[in-house]
Amino acid sequence: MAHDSMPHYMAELVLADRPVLVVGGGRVARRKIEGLLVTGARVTVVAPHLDPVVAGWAATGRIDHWPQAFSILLLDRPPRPLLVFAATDRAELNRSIGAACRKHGLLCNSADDPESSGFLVPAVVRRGAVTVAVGSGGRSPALMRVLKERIDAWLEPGWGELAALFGHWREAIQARIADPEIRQNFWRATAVEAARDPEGPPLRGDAEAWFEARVREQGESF
Ligand SMILES: C[C@@]1(CC(=O)O)C2=NC(=C\c3[nH]c(c(CCC(=O)O)c3CC(=O)O)Cc3[nH]c(c(CC(=O)O)c3CCC(=O)O)/C=C3\N/C(=C\2)[C@@H](CCC(=O)O)[C@]3(C)CC(=O)O)/[C@H]1CCC(=O)O
Ligand SMILES: NC(=O)c1ccc[n+]([C@@H]2O[C@H](COP(=O)([O-])OP(=O)(O)OC[C@H]3O[C@@H](n4cnc5c(N)ncnc54)[C@H](O)[C@@H]3O)[C@@H](O)[C@H]2O)c1
Repeated sequence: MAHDSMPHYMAELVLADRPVLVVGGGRVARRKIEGLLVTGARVTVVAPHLDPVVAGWAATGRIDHWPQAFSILLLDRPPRPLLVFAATDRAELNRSIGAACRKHGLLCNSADDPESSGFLVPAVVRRGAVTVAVGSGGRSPALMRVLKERIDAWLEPGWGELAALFGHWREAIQARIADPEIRQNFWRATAVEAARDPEGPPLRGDAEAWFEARVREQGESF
């Protein structure tokens, strides 16, 4: 069975303080590193030459730089990476990095070879802690960029704040509504209510009163 006929598993990786190795330091590596830096990942770049922006990150200590050609031995050099990006301009090298990672049990993203990649990078839109990610299974990054821009133009800014507010209330609601099923119904109904206007009452008004009213209303209908 061809791998690319299988759907991919979308996940939110927690990369803070986790070592990530990026092989190649050009334009494409720069975009991947940009996405990694916001997560707090510990990025090491191995490449003989760096894009000027990547060189700036190395100079200021935001990333580590090993100024050399890739060698398989580097996969075992501390800090041993959790993930690897193969983003050199040499297709054969990217492929052999992918194969070595597979042997090492490491997930590798290959910038020019979706078929052999262990994971693909989606196009991402963020509103605070809320992330919308789109991927085409490697079929068309250009199309994913356009789709991302469309979502970005459409998605209300309030979603991030709303998620923060709901997150803040989780513990209190857990204490107030002991029954897990009733609690789940509460959160579902409350989310539907809030989503009617993501810039609306819970953010503009008194959030505490709003949640209290929801608990009362929902309590009656349970
Ligand atoms: C989403 C995004 C995330 C990111 O990289 O940050 C991303 N590529 C982006 C942009 C983009 N990349 C390319 C173009 C030029 C137009 C075009 O070729 O279509 C544009 C558009 C542009 O720049 O406008 C060229 C390209 N990309 C890949 C190949 C190799 C191949 O497909 O064989 C080639 C051909 C190179 C050549 O021909 O020389 C491969 C991959 N690119 C992926 C992700 C993965 C699949 C995601 C999916 O579709 O599921 C995958 C498989 C591996 C990976 O990199 O993870 C980012 C969105 C930008 C944004 O967010 O604004
Ligand atoms: N995935 C994507 O989104 C995407 C988009 C466009 C292009 N690409 C592909 O990505 C690849 C990289 O493109 P680019 O524009 O960043 O290239 P680039 O020329 O800007 O950078 C290439 C980098 O690879 C490094 N390199 C070369 N040989 C090396 C070695 N032996 N060991 C370690 N590093 C080495 C160079 O020093 C340089 O830093 C190309 O194959 C291109 O087809 C992917």
